[in-house]
Amino acid sequence: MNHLLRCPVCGETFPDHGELACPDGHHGLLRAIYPEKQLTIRDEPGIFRYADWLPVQQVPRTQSGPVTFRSLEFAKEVGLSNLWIGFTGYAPHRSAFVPTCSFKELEAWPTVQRQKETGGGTLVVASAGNTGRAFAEVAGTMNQQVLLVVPKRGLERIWTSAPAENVTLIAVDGDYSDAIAVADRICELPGYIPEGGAKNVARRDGMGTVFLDAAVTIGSIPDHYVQGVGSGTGAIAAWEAALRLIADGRFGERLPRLHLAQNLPFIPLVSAWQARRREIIPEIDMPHAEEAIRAVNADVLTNRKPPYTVPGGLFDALSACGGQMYGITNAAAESAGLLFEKTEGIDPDPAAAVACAALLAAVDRGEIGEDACVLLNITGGGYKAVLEKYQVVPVETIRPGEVPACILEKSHV
Ligand SMILES: Cc1ncc(COP(=O)(O)O)c(C=O)c1O
Repeated sequence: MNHLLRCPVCGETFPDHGELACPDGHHGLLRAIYPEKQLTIRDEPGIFRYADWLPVQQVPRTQSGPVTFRSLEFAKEVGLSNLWIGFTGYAPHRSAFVPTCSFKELEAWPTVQRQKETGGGTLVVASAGNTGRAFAEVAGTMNQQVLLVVPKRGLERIWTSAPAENVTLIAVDGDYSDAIAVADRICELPGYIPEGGAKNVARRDGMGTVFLDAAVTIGSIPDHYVQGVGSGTGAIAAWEAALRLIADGRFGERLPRLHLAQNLPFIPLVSAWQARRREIIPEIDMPHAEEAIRAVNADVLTNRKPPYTVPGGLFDALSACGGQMYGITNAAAESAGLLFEKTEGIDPDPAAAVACAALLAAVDRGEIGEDACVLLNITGGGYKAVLEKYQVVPVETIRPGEVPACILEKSHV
């Protein structure tokens, strides 16, 4: 590997052997340090155009990647003159060919490649649905063993565009946090490797390509960045990408202001940030969590243990740019999502619809001025178009009789 990893706490740098944490035990998100300070765009059809700033050596070929386009019709409805859409999903009219329809596929490509380059084993992924689908697709294409742990509510989202032989799917009772707990226990077994979530530099830098693609297309770092967040990893990734672009020297000197949204009534990040508190206090920030999670439409935005407090995490990202957070009702998200679909011809994921509503709220409250340069991250969408193109294949859940005894002991299948 040409890049290094740096611990945000002790500042030590070291070669990347697939670490998810500082070898000296410090608690913080490692960051990849790339030798190329200026970004050179490679001649690749998808995400690996940005391989200079991805923690991989080899570059698998894929069409999957982010696209950026200027919005005219939706922008007019919102009242903005310089609105750009960063889109990850399936929309041939925008040259967007991500078959699993969300930016989670941008995490999966470099994560699977880095895993192959640094050790192998079975990658264990806990998911509310979209991440699992992305990893199933990429693992199938790249011949990587993956074990997915998904709450029963998310099962119908686990499909691939072609049969995936090397994917094992376990369904658990409860929500995303319960899936994480089961996955953590399975990772205590030899040969099962945690993909690491926000701690994995490949996941963050993969998602950061949305921001890179936008800055390259626009020609500068946008003034504002808008996204629906669950863990906040995508937003941390945008912040880190902006820091690299500032160091590059050709895209401007100012961080974008982050405008991040969650789906009411489950809004722990909104609640903690509005109090400018570094800690999430469950009784204050997510009372009646289970009930609240059941009530949201965008359940991929429900994460009870987001990387918010950790050094290099979301609190630091919001603090660095004077960020803003929004709580969005199901009704507001639905109507903003329909407006986006009507004007841009792409059906957004419910999480992206939350971002559309947050943009409307930010403009309404005067947080974003009408001539500002704005990047709206449509983190998923194009499900209708993908179903016209592919006969998608549901991934079968493993039957209890087929679950290896060692896993059974560790899980609640
Ligand atoms: C479509 C979509 N948008 C947004 C998010 C939130 O991303 P993050 O957990 O990085 O905040 C997710 C998470 O799964 C997602 O699937």
